[in-house]
Amino acid sequence: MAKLVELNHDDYFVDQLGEKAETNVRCSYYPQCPRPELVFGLKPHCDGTVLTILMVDDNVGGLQVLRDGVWWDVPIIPRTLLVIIGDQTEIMSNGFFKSPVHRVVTNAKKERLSVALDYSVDHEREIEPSPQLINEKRPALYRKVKVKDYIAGLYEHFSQGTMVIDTLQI
Ligand SMILES: O=C(O)CCC(=O)C(=O)O
Ligand SMILES: [Fe+2]
Repeated sequence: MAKLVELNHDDYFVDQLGEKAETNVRCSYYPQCPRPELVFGLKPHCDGTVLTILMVDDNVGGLQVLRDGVWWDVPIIPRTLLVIIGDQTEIMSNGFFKSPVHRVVTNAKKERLSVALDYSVDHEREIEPSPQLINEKRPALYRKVKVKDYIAGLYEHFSQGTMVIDTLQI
């Protein structure tokens, strides 16, 4: 990833993780829902992580991603892991990598399972756009933030349906 944005340090993002980087697993069970038009499995959000690695159900779709105001179904590709870029990578890459807004819709006939493995920078560290990705043409898009504060904001914003990354925009 560092190579893609032409950072001269290949391990830049890995090195930002710090000694106490966190890994969390989230197993989600979405029961069948008689009124899918009324109930989300998981409401729209961005992952507040560096990366999320997602193992989605091979038989039931439901994950959707927002692009240009349109919700797109993420196709099921059996035995495939999906990588979702998280907010922490969007911030550190100064917006070169985007953390997509996504959601899960429910299914009237079938239940669904997913397992998400997410990686976060050490909560005691601060993150900010890499100085190498800031210049006159592209100034810093996000303010520096302590990861612990960012994560705390995530839950608050999720409950209100807003995006915490928007509060850091310069
Ligand atoms: O269940 C899914 O496919 C997505 C789960 C998800 O977005 C999450 O756990 O953050
Ligand atoms: Fe997510």
